[in-house]
Amino acid sequence: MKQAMIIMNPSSGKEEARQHLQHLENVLHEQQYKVIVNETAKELDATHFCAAACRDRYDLVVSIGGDGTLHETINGMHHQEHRPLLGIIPLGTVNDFARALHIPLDPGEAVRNIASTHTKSVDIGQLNDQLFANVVAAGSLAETLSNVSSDDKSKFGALAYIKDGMKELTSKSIHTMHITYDGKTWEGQSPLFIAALTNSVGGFEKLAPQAAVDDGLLHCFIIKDLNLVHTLTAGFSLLLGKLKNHKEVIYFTARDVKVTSSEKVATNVDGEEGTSLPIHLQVLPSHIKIIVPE
Ligand SMILES: Nc1ncnc2c1ncn2[C@@H]1O[C@H](COP(=O)(O)OP(=O)(O)OP(=O)(O)O)[C@@H](O)[C@H]1O
Repeated sequence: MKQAMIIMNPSSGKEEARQHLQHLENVLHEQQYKVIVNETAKELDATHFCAAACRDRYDLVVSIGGDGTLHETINGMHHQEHRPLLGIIPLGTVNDFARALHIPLDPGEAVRNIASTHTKSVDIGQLNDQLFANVVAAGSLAETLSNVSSDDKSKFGALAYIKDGMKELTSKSIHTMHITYDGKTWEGQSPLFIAALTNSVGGFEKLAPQAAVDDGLLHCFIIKDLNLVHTLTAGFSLLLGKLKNHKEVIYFTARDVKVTSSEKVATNVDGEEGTSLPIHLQVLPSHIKIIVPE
């Protein structure tokens, strides 16, 4: 019999994971899976559960939670010889990875989608010695992104980031960053560097409309020293999917990127606070297989 592990964060989003559990177990039983359920209680639980599923050669892991839970689950697959098929039930407020893969954002529909026979191998990012599913941001604005409240994300969606970002630019210093990518270099002041694997970042599905989940590339944006007016217009460019054309933005794609600074600069990794610079980013092409809609 096939083995499936459900990794469930009961605190994600509106705390509704448990309501969907029975339905999810039923769908998996119909697919002839033997199911075990692991509930997370704290940071890194999802990583440890998923690492155990890899070691025990599970066929499937289903992550039920927000982007933070998914990020931790994927990290359990790091350095593993066997990586199970991954199912995603998005319950967070942003759910970028699910958006990029067209996985239904309605949890009930996402549970039904677990019976889909379609899968897609997607690129995964490596940051120093951890993995990321979707995006890394660095700079003074990255710190703000980590602090956007769940309430604001629910109320304003992706615009919560612009609201807090504008506040931030009027109040905080901008750091000098040194960015090396595929043999080229850029050095200058920037409030925000973004490296995205998919088109959806912070709920903006048009940040990098050209990014495909399996193109083997990091889609990178260096936002140059912006004043408030530029921030506003960059915000509109972002909503229109044209951020890369904004005159205060440098856009490039790369497979290998290093970002350093002589100052202490924060990062945000898959929506959560990450390690400070320096960071070394690489792409692991088509690294994890995900269940996607038919
Ligand atoms: N039982 C728990 N109670 C509180 N926090 C938990 C629990 N289990 C795991 N966590 C932590 O909660 C973090 C955030 O979870 P997740 O991103 O899934 O939900 P969310 O914050 O509601 O979603 P979003 O980031 O989209 O708003 C995880 O990274 C994990 O470290």
